[in-house]
Amino acid sequence: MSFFKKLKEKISNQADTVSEKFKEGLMKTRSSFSERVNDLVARYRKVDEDFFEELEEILIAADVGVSTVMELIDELKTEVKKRNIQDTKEVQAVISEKLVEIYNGGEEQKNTLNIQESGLTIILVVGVNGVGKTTSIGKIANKLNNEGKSVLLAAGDTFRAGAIQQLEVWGERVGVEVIKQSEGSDPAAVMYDAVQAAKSRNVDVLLCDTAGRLQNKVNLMKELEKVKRVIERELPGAPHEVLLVLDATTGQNALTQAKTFSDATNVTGIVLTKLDGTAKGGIVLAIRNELNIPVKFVGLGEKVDDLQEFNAEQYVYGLFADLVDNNEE
Ligand SMILES: Nc1nc2c(ncn2[C@@H]2O[C@H](COP(=O)(O)OP(=O)(O)OP(=O)(O)O)[C@@H](O)[C@H]2O)c(=O)[nH]1
Repeated sequence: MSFFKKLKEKISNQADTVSEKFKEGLMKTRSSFSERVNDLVARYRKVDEDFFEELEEILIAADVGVSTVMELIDELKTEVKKRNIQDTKEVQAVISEKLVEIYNGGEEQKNTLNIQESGLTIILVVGVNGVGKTTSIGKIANKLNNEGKSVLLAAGDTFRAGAIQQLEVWGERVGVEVIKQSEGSDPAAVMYDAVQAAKSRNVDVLLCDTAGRLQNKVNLMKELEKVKRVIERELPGAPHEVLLVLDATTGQNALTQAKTFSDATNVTGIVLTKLDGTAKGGIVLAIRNELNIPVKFVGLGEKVDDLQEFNAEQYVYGLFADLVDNNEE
């Protein structure tokens, strides 16, 4: 069975609406990256060095990241030799196959949130201002709520003017309460209050917003450490997740941010927003391969249900939807 057919079967286990979201959300990347690949395949009849060189350029332009591209090209060359592939069209399926493999790293990644089977789960959400942190918290709260979990939000960004109100707007929209103090107060004190409130109300998940100041790494580390310390003290084993929100439209800059935050705290998952707003959706692979942190959610639009759990097969489907849909062999 062809790889595309297998892929189609695999994604058909999930709702069609999920595939549609990935297809729509990755439209920009598909129409630049994937069309360039299609064009390349059409121009070259034989798989030779020039073909790989051009493919390398296309991948780098899609923000896949230089070292990931090198690895991918090497693997493609080996595979092409092994399977004795001459026709460039066949390479397209191998490229897709390798993209899924690179993401999954040989085994399927656990992209779901680490929610405790019983008792309170605390999720700390970090990231610089403007990346879509508040929006993502609102969307995750809504998703958990829809799954029947009780959720509480902690307004830990006491630094940015308007951040508390913005979180409250989301809280109202999705029917979730927000624990807050006044602007400028100590974020660790807000966290203390929030953990107490979550415990006494038997809440399932506490989602904590944090300030996203990055000008000074030492301050960022200190603040995150303090917030984490309070959470850990009030609930041993917590936080159960530290989600880093990155804006896909910032490209390689997002990678730099990820490195800084990883140095400051133990990031357990990435929320990659605004994937729909970039033609360089290859950044997903760079993040996965260069940082080895799973992308747990991707933002595929502004609507509340546009934040989707990341899935490598759905992602590759989004990249090559036309080919996958039209491949009936
Ligand atoms: N197209 C698109 N827009 C998004 C996505 N996620 C967030 N946005 C938009 O990005 C903008 C910024 O999001 P906010 O949530 O306000 O940013 P923020 O990170 O909370 O800002 P801080 O609170 O300063 O950290 C908003 O207009 C969101 O609607 C996404 O996945 N796709």
